[in-house]
Amino acid sequence: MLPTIAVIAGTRPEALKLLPVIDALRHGGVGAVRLIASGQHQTLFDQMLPDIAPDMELGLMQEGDPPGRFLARAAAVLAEALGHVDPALAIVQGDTATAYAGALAAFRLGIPIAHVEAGLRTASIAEPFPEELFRRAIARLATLHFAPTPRARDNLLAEGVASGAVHLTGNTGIDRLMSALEDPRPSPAAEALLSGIGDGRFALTTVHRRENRGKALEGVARGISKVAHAHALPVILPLHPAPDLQPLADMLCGDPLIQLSAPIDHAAIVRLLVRAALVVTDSGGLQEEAATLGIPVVVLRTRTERMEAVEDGRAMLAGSDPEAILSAAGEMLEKGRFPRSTLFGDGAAAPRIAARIAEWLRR
Ligand SMILES: CC(=O)N[C@H]1[C@@H](OP(=O)(O)OP(=O)(O)OC[C@H]2O[C@@H](n3ccc(=O)[nH]c3=O)[C@H](O)[C@@H]2O)O[C@H](CO)[C@@H](O)[C@@H]1O
Repeated sequence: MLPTIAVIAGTRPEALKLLPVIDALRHGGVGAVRLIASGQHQTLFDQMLPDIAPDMELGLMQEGDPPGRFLARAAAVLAEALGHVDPALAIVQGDTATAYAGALAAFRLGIPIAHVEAGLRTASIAEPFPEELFRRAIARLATLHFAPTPRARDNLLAEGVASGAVHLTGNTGIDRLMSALEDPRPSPAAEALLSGIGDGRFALTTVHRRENRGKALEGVARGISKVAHAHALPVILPLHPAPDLQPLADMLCGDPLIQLSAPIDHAAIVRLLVRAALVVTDSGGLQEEAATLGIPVVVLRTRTERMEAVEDGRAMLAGSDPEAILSAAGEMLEKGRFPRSTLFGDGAAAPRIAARIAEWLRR
């Protein structure tokens, strides 16, 4: 009888980055995988997993939830769900409320935790809030730590995590990127967005982070518009459905150089990425994907846990100030394309994680 392994996820990036792990565990016969979906970002989550259905859909996010309410609800309900599944191991990814609530619930039940994308840090526990707090807290609770980069591994060792518990694997998001690059199927969503561009240059932009909402959003919108008009550079911007990001669409919808779209599937994003002259984003995953493909990146943040790309010169921090965004974009467009990199992984992270988990289960 195979041991049961619970995988807990709730957002688009978790779905995207955990699918390769689920596939590797299932194909390797490592365990009976049970996917527990929290419902943190239901629509975006479903868009990332068209081919697999969660074993449990908890639907925990409720309209108008004040900050922190989801976390409290998720920690309690995930404990019940895990009690029901009774796994030998619980896997969480990254730094979301679902990941932290899942780790808390597992820890309370004495279920060992594996943390995928462990060790990402900024120098400040308040930035990004609450993700930095979540990933530091998960590191205190986890038994297996899968670090995507040497810097992430070193962060964990510096925090006193036992070296035997830290495994350098690469980021599973790059596994997903590599398989998307090899997928020959056409992407109607990408074709539609590219039809207005022809074979000209464009910038791919996404904005979703908490620190860019409210007052900062106006600076981000003005910065994006300045970049488009200063460089006659069309911008493709797949929107994030969060209601407090709607002002971004309101501010940019009349701009002839800016194409707004609903969130698009990952295959479409990758088709656009490989063609883009520039990426302007506050997304962690897009920083990793663009850096892997050698696309210059302007990061709409003042701190990033993906400093490997910044130190390599292929990404620049600009925050939400319009002039800083404009000048960073000018510098990065000047640099042009970089050679591809394996800064964030080589595309084989998930098999490494599955092998380590298999070993640990046999211990
Ligand atoms: C703190 C931070 O900076 N962000 C965190 C956030 O992810 P992150 O910031 O990456 O969240 P996003 O919503 O940007 O998801 C990124 C992924 O979604 C894809 N995409 C994006 C737009 C779109 O329309 N369609 C689409 O498929 C991108 O290709 C990328 O792979 O949660 C992740 C999971 O814990 C963490 O790894 C990140 O650290």
